Amino acid sequence: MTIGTPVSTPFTAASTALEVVAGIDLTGRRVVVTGGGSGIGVETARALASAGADVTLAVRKPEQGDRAAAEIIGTTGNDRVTVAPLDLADPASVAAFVANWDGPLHILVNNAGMMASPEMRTPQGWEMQFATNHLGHFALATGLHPALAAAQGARIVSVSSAAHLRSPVVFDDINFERRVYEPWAAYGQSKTANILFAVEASRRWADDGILVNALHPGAIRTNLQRYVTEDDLARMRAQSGPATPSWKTPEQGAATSVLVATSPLLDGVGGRYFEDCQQAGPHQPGTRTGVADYALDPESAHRLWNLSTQSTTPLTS
Ligand SMILES: NC(=O)c1ccc[n+]([C@@H]2O[C@H](COP(=O)([O-])OP(=O)(O)OC[C@H]3O[C@@H](n4cnc5c(N)ncnc54)[C@H](O)[C@@H]3O)[C@@H](O)[C@H]2O)c1
Repeated sequence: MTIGTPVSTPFTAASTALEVVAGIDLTGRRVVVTGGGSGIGVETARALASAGADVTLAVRKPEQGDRAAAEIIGTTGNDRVTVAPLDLADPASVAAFVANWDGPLHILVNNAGMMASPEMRTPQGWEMQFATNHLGHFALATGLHPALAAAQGARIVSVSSAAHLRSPVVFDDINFERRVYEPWAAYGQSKTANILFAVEASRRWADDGILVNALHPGAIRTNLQRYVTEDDLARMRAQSGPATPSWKTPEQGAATSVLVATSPLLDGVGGRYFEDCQQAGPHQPGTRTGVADYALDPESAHRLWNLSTQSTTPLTS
């Protein structure tokens, strides 16, 4: 299922975030990048800062964020790069971030994520990757909704993954209480949730002028892979062919996020999934590209939204 006329851009898998943002002026625009202290997040923040935006790095590790901010300021000459604490797995931390935000927010990049973490549950009992990658970002975006609406023309970038192809959202067992815990299925489920969020938020918030799209950044060597074992790689080879993807640099990995955050080619476009700087087509079996039908399904998107609202009511009320 593809929604609307596919968007086509002049950029490719090899394009960098700085190439994508060239010629775009973000002066006066306020941006939040979650996980902006490392990996793709740093390069996303750097490109947006280089275009003149005021950028907040929302990070779990403040020292890492401070280092990244200083480095971005040094390379871009834009000193309006700041750091704020945010732990997406901790509802109180998300609520505090929202409470401290003042004024409009033009671009929210929901970039932070964890993959195949050995830590299985949050203290609230949620599966850790679903809680971090989806629920935390859901609470953040819904909490910041007034600020996004006030920006008149805001965008939300939902950084998903081709790993969404590993699992739909399993509504009757999100927390792996009735099946053996499989961290990769959990990661896939959380990344499908990132796409379903874009589908439903676009529908709900279109009248507020808020565009929400999801994307796969490509395969980039970052700290994200720290829990990938040789056993995991062997299993992946057995399941779906070569386990070694063609790697992008972090600068290339940030390009699709920056495109979705800023490109005028996406004006009026929401609820879609991009990869390699293009709108993705439907997934074809035997490949690792495209978007699964279940990730764009409006009914699932609606169901996930309701479930997420209930799970975070104390945060967003
Ligand atoms: N690297 C890849 O190959 C790849 C592929 C597909 C999708 N992605 C997605 O790209 C995004 C960025 O990943 P990356 O590759 O830059 O990895 P990374 O590990 O460098 O960055 C992830 C960031 O998320 C932060 N984070 C983790 N848990 C958090 C929490 N509870 N609260 C706040 N922040 C938290 C980390 O501190 C880190 O800064 C992730 O959403 C990931 O799923 C990456």
